[in-house]
Amino acid sequence: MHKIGFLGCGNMARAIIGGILAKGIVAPGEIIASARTQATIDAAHERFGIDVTLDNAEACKASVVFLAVKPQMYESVIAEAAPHFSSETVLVSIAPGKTLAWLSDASGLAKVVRLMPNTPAAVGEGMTSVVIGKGCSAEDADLVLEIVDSFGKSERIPEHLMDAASAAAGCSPAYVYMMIEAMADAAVLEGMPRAQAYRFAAQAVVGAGKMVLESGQHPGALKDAVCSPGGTTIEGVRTLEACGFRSSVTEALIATVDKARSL
Ligand SMILES: NC(=O)C1=CN([C@@H]2O[C@H](COP(=O)(O)OP(=O)(O)OC[C@H]3O[C@@H](n4cnc5c(N)ncnc54)[C@H](OP(=O)(O)O)[C@@H]3O)[C@@H](O)[C@H]2O)C=CC1
Ligand SMILES: O=C(O)[C@@H]1CCC=N1
Repeated sequence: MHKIGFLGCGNMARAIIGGILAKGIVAPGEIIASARTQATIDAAHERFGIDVTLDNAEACKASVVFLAVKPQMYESVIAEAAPHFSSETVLVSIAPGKTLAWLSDASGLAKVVRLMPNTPAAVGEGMTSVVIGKGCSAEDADLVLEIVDSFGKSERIPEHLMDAASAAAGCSPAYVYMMIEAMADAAVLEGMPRAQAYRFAAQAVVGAGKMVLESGQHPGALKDAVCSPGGTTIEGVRTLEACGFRSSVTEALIATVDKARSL
């Protein structure tokens, strides 16, 4: 029997599978993924060496089953899958908006888990929020956490914070990529080759993130330390404030929360 199944094998499932296999906590043959199209499952088999199928029922036989389809598909995919689960199946949702109570009702399963991962899981740098349902045993929880921790960091949070966690870590990589793109555009405008500009911008983001995590300093203090008096950086800070940079970021994240609550 497969240890981990994926219903859906798109961007997020592939990021998780890549992270899990890189850490080697399970062998490729212990993972099975289903999708809608032959092209997707062929590509996943070729890239990861995992078992693949167009039949969701096959992936439902795994011990831990990730629901990796869009939230709008959850209802129909769960209805199709439910007869093929066993009472011991641990069902893992990675979608915004779908509560543990909803998942349990829809699937008929007691063992349900909510995760909100992000695509940096693909390089082992994921940040995943975890809510373990009450029907899960300590062993179920350990197994899910072992899987999750193989592709990055994780924190267990109360369920009411899932939308906040989704905004801060699930969606936010998209906005960071946009910022990296914009930073690189400026460097290109000034004559730097494009590939080099991405390296500079991306490493600056990696370094700044690590400073927040490891220095123990407030982000505002770290910002102040970059701004030499009368220097160049403070001119950029002034410009960003005039453009509503911080408010734009906050509003964008709140928009994701509103959307999650509508799903
Ligand atoms: N992308 C991200 O950064 C994150 C995504 N998520 C969550 O992950 C989930 C998937 O999102 P994402 O990977 O981005 O979406 P994608 O569109 O990339 O992937 C969706 C996958 O679902 C498959 N699929 C569609 N219909 C069915 C079906 N009836 N049965 C089985 N598989 C089906 C598709 O198959 P095919 O390829 O053949 O069409 C595709 O492989 C969502 O719930 C999303 O909220 C969570 C955190 C971050
Ligand atoms: O866009 C989405 O809905 C998913 C959830 C978090 C990131 N991507």
